[in-house]
Amino acid sequence: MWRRVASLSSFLSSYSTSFVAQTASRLNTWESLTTRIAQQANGFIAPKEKTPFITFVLGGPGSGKGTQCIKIVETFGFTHLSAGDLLRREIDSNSADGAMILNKIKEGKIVPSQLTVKLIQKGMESSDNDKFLIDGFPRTEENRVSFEQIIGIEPNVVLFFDCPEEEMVKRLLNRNQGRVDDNLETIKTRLKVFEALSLPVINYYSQRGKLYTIRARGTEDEIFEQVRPIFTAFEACHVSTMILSIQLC
Ligand SMILES: Nc1ncnc2c1ncn2[C@@H]1O[C@H](COP(=O)(O)OP(=O)(O)OP(=O)(O)O)[C@@H](O)[C@H]1O
Ligand SMILES: Nc1ccn([C@@H]2O[C@H](COP(=O)(O)O)[C@@H](O)[C@H]2O)c(=O)n1
Ligand SMILES: [Mg+2]
Repeated sequence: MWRRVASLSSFLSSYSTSFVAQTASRLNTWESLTTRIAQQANGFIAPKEKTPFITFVLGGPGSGKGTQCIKIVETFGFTHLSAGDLLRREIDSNSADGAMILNKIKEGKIVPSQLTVKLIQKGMESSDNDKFLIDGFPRTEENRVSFEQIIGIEPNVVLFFDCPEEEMVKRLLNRNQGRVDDNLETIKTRLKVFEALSLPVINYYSQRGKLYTIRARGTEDEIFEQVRPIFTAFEACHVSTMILSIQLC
């Protein structure tokens, strides 16, 4: 379960603007942090629940989000929750919302946020991990706000796979996974939805200094080499914090 007693990484994750600023902030707040660790160790402060490390993975249809998520999972041990996969599973399970979800996906439109967020929440709660890649979400401002209201946590990192439209279309038409939305008509709608509804969310996170833009053209491995340093840096920060915590005990 991700709702566990706090470790140091949980309250570190709440000091955030851009990654550089985050790192600097973490170093600058060392002193108050160490005081707090010492207090916690002495039982002065009741430990708070552990906040998971959340990465939102955004990008247009076919930009390679799912492909890169597999690599991030293999290398950094995240749990991958793809909003699209969760919705497709809901259709396959013959749930009451299945028909409505299928229609939305066929049309390339967005499913009501509450439903998607509840599926993500279930995925998080049934995992032992505390590091999540939430792929294809938030697709709209409504998605974003709904996540904040229901889950009550902000992402630590937002990845944006920035890929030219013609490349995305080519990839989708060659995907061959039998998806009902991999046809030219639906792809056109999905691209419009991306531009009108998803780009504002990407801009929102850019303004908050959380966005990491990846140039999503080239081989899968070349693209992953842009992703790797982002998580390596977070990992290094986490390890040094743990060392400090051990030294204080
Ligand atoms: N760098 C790449 N070069 C060429 N093809 C790629 C690359 N990355 C992914 N692909 C292929 O492009 C297709 C779409 O990739 P993927 O499913 O990862 O995209 P996505 O962003 O998750 O799309 P969607 O939003 O539709 O779920 C897949 O067939 C995948 O194998
Ligand atoms: N936040 C989301 C994510 C997805 N959908 C619907 O699922 C379709 C497929 O999503 P992929 O991420 O697998 O491409 C998408 O076109 C939407 O219809 C959604 O509604 N909300
Ligand atoms: Mg995908």
